[in-house]
Amino acid sequence: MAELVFFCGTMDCGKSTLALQMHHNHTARGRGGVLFTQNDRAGEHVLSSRLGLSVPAHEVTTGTDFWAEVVTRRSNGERVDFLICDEAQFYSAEQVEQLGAVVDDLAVDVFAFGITTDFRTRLFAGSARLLELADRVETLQVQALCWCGARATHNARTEHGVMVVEGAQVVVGDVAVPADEDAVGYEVLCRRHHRLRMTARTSGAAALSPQTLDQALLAGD
Ligand SMILES: Nc1ncnc2c1ncn2[C@@H]1O[C@H](COP(=O)(O)OP(=O)(O)O)[C@@H](O)[C@H]1O
Ligand SMILES: Cc1cn([C@H]2C[C@H](O)[C@@H](COP(=O)(O)O)O2)c(=O)[nH]c1=O
Repeated sequence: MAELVFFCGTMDCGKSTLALQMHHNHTARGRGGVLFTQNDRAGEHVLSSRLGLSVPAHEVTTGTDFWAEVVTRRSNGERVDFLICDEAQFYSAEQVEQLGAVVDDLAVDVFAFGITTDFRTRLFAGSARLLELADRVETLQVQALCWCGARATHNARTEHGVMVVEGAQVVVGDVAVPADEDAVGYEVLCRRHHRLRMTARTSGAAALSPQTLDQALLAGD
């Protein structure tokens, strides 16, 4: 039975790496797969992992129809057994519904990867529909960590290292943007520090020695 699986987690927890690994493993066993992504940090038509691997991928746009994508490929003699769908939080609810139909009616496995919530802790449209429709939701095992050492569960948007709560939902960016750069950055935080809007920079953690940080962790600060 084909499946719609949603692999989710915070930014920087290894989703794109896993997407590339799954593509590699399934392809190595002779299955035909198609890679899709949208708004990858490395640019259009590419799926990139922070571990250094980048591969060409089909860019999802508002006009993408996944049903038509699979049917057209198969009509042209291409083997399509599975789809890898990275940055799936950016897909529309309708596109996620198409992915469900591709699984049910065309027996294609769909492996979708994405963050669930935005910098204001609200679900993205694509992620909301995936949570509603997926056969399985898998939270990535590799945990990104908050500056305090706790498991990071939320994505903060930063400007010069300071958390911001106003702005467009979609702004492509990366974690670990140096505080002296003007670019919008992101930082993963535990819920408590997201709620308190306390980033590594505003907490002063960036300046703490490892020993002091260990003591702060034990004290629950
Ligand atoms: N230099 C490095 N050495 C080892 N692992 C790294 C390195 N840089 C990044 N990583 C790993 O890559 C993960 C980010 O992978 P990536 O697939 O780009 O994340 P995501 O798609 O979830 O944003 C990090 O959590 C970390 O485990
Ligand atoms: C929280 C948040 C993130 N984004 C963007 C930033 C990145 O370009 C991607 C996430 O990519 P990753 O591979 O998971 O690191 O999403 C955004 O546009 N809006 C947000 O609120």
